[in-house]
Amino acid sequence: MAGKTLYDKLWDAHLVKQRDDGTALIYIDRQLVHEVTSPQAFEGLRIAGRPLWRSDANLATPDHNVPSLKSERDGGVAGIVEDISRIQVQTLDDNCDEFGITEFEINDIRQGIVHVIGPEQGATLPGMTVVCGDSHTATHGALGALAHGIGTSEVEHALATQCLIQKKMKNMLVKVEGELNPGVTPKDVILAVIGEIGTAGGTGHAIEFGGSVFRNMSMEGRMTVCNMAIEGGARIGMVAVDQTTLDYVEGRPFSPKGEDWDKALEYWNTLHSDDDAVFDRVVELDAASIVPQVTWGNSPEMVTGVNGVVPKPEDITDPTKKAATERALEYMGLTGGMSITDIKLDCVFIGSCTNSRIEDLRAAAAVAKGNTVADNVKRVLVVPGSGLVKEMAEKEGLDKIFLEAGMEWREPSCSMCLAMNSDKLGEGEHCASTSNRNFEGRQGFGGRTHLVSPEMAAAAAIAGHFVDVRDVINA
Ligand SMILES: CC(C)[C@H](C(=O)O)[C@@H](O)C(=O)O
Ligand code: SF4
Repeated sequence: MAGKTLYDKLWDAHLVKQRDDGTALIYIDRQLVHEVTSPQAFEGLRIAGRPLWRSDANLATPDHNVPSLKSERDGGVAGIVEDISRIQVQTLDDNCDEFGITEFEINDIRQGIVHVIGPEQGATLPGMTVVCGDSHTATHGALGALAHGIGTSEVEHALATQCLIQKKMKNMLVKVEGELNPGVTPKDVILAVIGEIGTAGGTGHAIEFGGSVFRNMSMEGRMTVCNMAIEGGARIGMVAVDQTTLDYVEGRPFSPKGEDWDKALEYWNTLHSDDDAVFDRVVELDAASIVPQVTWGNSPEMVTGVNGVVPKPEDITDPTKKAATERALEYMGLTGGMSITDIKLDCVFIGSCTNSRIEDLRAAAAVAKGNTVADNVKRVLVVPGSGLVKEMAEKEGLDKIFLEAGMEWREPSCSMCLAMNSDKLGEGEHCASTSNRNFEGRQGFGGRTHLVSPEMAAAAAIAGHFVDVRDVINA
């Protein structure tokens, strides 16, 4: 019998019951909760008069609807200007009080984007099953956890039973070997992978990211990569546990201590695919061939190198692809054949659960240092992923670097990643964004999103158009 993949091991360890029809009951170790997808779940429990199975398995934080402007947060929840946002955040607070769930409320320093605070707190650990009513839950797979997004009815189910009905996915390995060139980041790696496999490439699969590039990557970088597994069609993204994982997890508030730590290590050290494990699909990329990436269209797979050009629809033979490209270019206000570096920017957003961790902010600050935002760039928002990231960045003086460059330094929120709070992109505006989705209207009605790394975003803010960050750091 062939060995097991990491996914097989995590699945088997949480299997409660396997049915002949392929469905299975899986035990859930941790549920993360935010304000958008939880209200109906709590309402369902209230109506049915059901308590939680294990309130301490849940951890909540508001993120999507919280304003990133300090002035709008000074009054706490009551000060949130948008009615829907205020009600959403208040409802989360009330539900967590009623059901006894730990919540990091709006001005708690531990508050932040749910996918940033889980690992930061040690609330997501290797070997866990982690769910959240949010498609970017795959982020937590970076720790060697089995993590995926769920719908609101499943949120209710997990709250009530700590179990979920699932079907096992197929195993896919995305292998990137070699060394990344300077200026090429984890964000570029995952964008290049999506460019290669397409947004449906991982459908029905759990992706493990393997190879020397991921082994040599920091935990923050691995989180960036796993975060966007869903943009490649896979609900699950994972990286095997190694010393980098253990060093990251050790000493965090929710991490095991003393004897429990030793016991955990014994198990965690088994969390990698066996050498003879068989994957249903393997995709390989050469690290050295990856250049800084920029999306030009309205889907994450519409991506190319910063040294490339916007595709010409007339060069595309596949009629569906051709039509999609025409539509995308029209929405984006771009012409086929133009250089990526000729795309001018109105706005830059550095933040989101993809790229708002300390390492991302350090990278952006290193590029911004001593420079000034270009005149044509009206707004640059730098939004740390959590209050703790913000505090750390301020201790290092990163906030000053951003402010001196003419950028805004905000409070933890999903902010302009999606237009669910006051931070919205204007109609027709081009934004270099470190987030993960460039769908039409994602950052605001008629807004035009270009996905990039934090380094590339900062360099674009300074130049006013896209530039190859490799030239900037070599200059
Ligand atoms: C609001 C939430 C349900 C949604 C998600 O599931 O991902 C959001 O976080 C997003 O990034 O689009
Ligand atoms: S930062 Fe963006 S992608 Fe992440 S959870 Fe918030 S809205 Fe979703």
